[in-house]
Amino acid sequence: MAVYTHVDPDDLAALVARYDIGTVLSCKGIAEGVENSNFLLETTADRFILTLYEKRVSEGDLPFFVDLLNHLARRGSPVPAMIEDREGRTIQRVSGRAACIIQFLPGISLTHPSPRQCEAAGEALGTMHRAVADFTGGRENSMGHRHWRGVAQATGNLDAVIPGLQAVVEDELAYLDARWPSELPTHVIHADLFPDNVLMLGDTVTGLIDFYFAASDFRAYDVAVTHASWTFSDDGATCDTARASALMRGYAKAVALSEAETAALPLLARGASLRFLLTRAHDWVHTPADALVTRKDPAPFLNRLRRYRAADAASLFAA
Ligand SMILES: Nc1ncnc2c1ncn2[C@@H]1O[C@H](COP(=O)(O)OP(=O)(O)O)[C@@H](O)[C@H]1O
Ligand SMILES: N[C@@H](CCOP(=O)(O)O)C(=O)O
Repeated sequence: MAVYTHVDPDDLAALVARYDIGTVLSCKGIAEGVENSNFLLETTADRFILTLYEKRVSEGDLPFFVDLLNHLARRGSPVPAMIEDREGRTIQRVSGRAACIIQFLPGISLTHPSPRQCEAAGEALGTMHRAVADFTGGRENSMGHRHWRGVAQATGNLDAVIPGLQAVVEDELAYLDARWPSELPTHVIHADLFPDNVLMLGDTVTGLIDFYFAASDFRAYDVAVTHASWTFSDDGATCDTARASALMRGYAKAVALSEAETAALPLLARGASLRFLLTRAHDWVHTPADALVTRKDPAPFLNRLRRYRAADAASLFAA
């Protein structure tokens, strides 16, 4: 359960009183997620998500996320609205944290998506990329390639997380530093479109959520993150090629990647695997003992990294 910060009932009532959303009926911590504190807030009017922003989200970036979600909603993307209070404010302070009340979207996060659901997710990613292409805002990717070494250093002894990890990470950082592209098509990307950030009913995408890593980066890197998170076995050792080709087919319905982007996908997927391996390793060591959160296992992303390093990795991206 991701609840790092608790909300006093009186503070909650005072917060909700600033909005035209009725009065509080209940507010329960949400089991999923690791980054922020999330609550399912039920009022006499409707249900909402209350998010208190924690560790990796800077308060100064929140206006960017609000603008991005407004832009995507105007373009018809299924993203949640940040609810405005009576004075037009979306960003509040609760229990010493920046906080927002967010529209609740229907749908379920999948744990084992079918090829058809991967295709729908790929198409939703591509459609979102088309919608964001004329968004004028931008944000440096604070979890992008240039920051991975810092995450590794801040973790401490990587070998204490997985024996031998230090050497693998140093080797991979050197490899990626020498080859990371500089010229691929770039716009704001989601950068964390894991299955738990896509809500679905059957084979239909009903919501894209959790844009708090959204930043300016290669659109093909977003494809690589989505590929890495949607198409592997739980242990990360095996890529399901039916799911992978369905994902790529779905994306291609909306966006045609260039030859250079397609050629870069195995490298970008190595980077994506390293990014989540490192942040998970960091959180494995540094998550506060009293936080109500289930830490995510870094090992499946080491296995993905190994798979993307293999000589035939390009074949995993065939549509
Ligand atoms: N707008 C929303 N509508 C419905 N459920 C949501 C919404 N936002 C978040 N959730 C639920 O809360 C969970 C955690 O949210 P998420 O933003 O992924 O948290 P974190 O940023 O901490 O990882 C999601 O997996 C989903 O179940
Ligand atoms: N998706 C990342 C961690 C970020 O958590 P999320 O719940 O916000 O997606 C991972 O799985 O490591």
